[in-house]
Amino acid sequence: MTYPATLAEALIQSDVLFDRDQLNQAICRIAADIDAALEGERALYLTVMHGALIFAGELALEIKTDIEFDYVHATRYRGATTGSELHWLREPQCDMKGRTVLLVDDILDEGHTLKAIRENCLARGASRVLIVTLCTKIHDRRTPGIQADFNGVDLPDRYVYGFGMDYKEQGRNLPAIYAFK
Ligand SMILES: O=P(O)(O)OC[C@H]1O[C@H](OP(=O)(O)OP(=O)(O)O)[C@H](O)[C@@H]1O
Ligand code: HPA
Repeated sequence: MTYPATLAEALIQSDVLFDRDQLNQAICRIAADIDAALEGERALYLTVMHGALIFAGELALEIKTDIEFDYVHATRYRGATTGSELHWLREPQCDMKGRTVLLVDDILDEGHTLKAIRENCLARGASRVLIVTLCTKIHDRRTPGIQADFNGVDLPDRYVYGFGMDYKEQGRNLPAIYAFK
């Protein structure tokens, strides 16, 4: 398909898949599940910038267990609608040896991003890496061996944006998930 240049045109060609209330309900459910899984352990909460910014902030406010914050910046879409190789812009700074890492991202799509970051965390000595995503796209292009431990909502195989996710670096602060029709 031909994607338009502007967010205004994109919105005309899109519909809302999940609104803010639906996403907040999913976030509260994930937070309760994470609290149960941590059993009081203080985990490292590793946010993948930029897409996870909004989800990670909302989720952190719902998690009752104390967590330590760090972030990575790795990108392979760079404002495009298809991914290429992963570019690391910021590596984690915290010592993660022997610790549980909550690896928090907005979307699990083909899975290359989270697979690479999980491997990086394990190479740094993390004892376990729990993958936490707001949404997972359902298709058969997923790289083998990667799935979310905690996921908010499943998505059809359409380009999505909003709630942190970008359309050509636009629309990240829309309070819902939109998809092209
Ligand atoms: O499962 P994958 O196919 O690897 O795609 C998922 C990744 O793509 C997006 O990041 P992007 O590279 O667009 O960077 P951004 O977070 O700055 O938008 C998203 O935030 C995930 O990190
Ligand atoms: O559908 C998507 N939208 C926004 N960012 C993404 N990163 C991977 N897939 C997507």
